[in-house]
Amino acid sequence: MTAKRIDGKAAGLALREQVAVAAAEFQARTGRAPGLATVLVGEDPASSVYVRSKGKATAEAGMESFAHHLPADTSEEALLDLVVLLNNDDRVDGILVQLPLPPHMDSSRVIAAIDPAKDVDGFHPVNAGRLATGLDALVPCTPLGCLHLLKNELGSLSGKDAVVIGRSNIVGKPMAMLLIGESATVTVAHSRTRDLPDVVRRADIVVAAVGRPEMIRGDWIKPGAVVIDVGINRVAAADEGKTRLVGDVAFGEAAEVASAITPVPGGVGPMTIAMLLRNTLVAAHRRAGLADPEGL
Ligand SMILES: NC(=O)C1=CN([C@@H]2O[C@H](COP(=O)(O)OP(=O)(O)OC[C@H]3O[C@@H](n4cnc5c(N)ncnc54)[C@H](OP(=O)(O)O)[C@@H]3O)[C@@H](O)[C@H]2O)C=CC1
Ligand SMILES: Nc1nc(=O)c2c([nH]1)NC[C@@H]1CN(c3ccc(C(=O)N[C@@H](CCC(=O)O)C(=O)O)cc3)C=[N+]21
Repeated sequence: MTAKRIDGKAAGLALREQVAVAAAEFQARTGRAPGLATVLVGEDPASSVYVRSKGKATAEAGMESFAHHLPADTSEEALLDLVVLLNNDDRVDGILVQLPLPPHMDSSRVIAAIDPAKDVDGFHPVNAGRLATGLDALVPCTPLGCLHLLKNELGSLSGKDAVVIGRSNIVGKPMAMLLIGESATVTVAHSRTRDLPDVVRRADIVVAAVGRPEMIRGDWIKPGAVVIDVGINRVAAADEGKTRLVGDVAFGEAAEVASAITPVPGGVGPMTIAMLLRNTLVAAHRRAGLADPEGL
């Protein structure tokens, strides 16, 4: 391996410590801690793990956590009622409705019901539009975490060739918007892209958000490129009956060619949680009429 392993766990912890300091200052000024409400519908095991770790990280940052768990057969109307209740609760600065929702629910309707000022996932069309037009927005946590790691690594991204693989509203599209904002030259690839390996070979920066285990091979990577692997894929481990997490990039191969690369786990995932706390802190400041916390 020649590439530097980008330590997202350490970067996430450092960010969480900064958020904790600023959250304590917010509490001293306003008399209350920033608050994050999470809503989990159903029993998906992976979702339950994520929501629990978000609750723990929230408390560790000195923020208030309001965890709501609804049964899988909850009606969409009942979920929308809860969202309205959280919109109107002054202790709640951030609302996160864990995705995916059960199939009988329309997630875009639910997202649209969240007060954009409390939309710490940055999924509401108002926030997506604000990001796309260069206004102050709440920006999706995962792309924001990727950008933080890229800037740590490269400083300026101006003029770099960036390829984002994936065009979801949650990762690929907002990632592309952020990279455009940093003056990178951005290509967005997806399942209809012709000759993906060749497209990726042009990139100084590769962000992979596909959801296909180890799809991106080492010989697709331009020597010296920085590779950010968003993929979280659970696959069978060598040990019978056990599973392990892998990214969308064949890590071992790519690490022979890249200058720096994020591992899975320990790369983008921990940054997502840190950015969720950061967004909650920012939302709290804006809702309280305070200037954005500095350096976050
Ligand atoms: N680390 C973290 O914090 C997070 C990790 N993730 C992970 O990131 C990955 C992507 O998530 P998400 O964006 O929500 O996924 P989606 O399934 O919504 O989007 C996947 C994208 O990949 C594209 N794609 C699928 N197959 C190919 C292919 N063969 N070649 C090129 N492009 C392809 C799809 O193209 P098309 O649009 O044409 O269908 C689509 O745009 C998942 O592994 C997910 O678990 C997600 C969120 C947070
Ligand atoms: N409304 C909503 N917002 C989200 O941000 C959201 C969501 N729904 N649904 C699911 C995806 C996925 N996601 C992850 C967060 C952290 C890790 C993470 O911390 N991963 C650890 C490993 C965790 C493990 O071991 O399972 C790591 O990569 O090191 C992963 C994935 C947020 N998502």
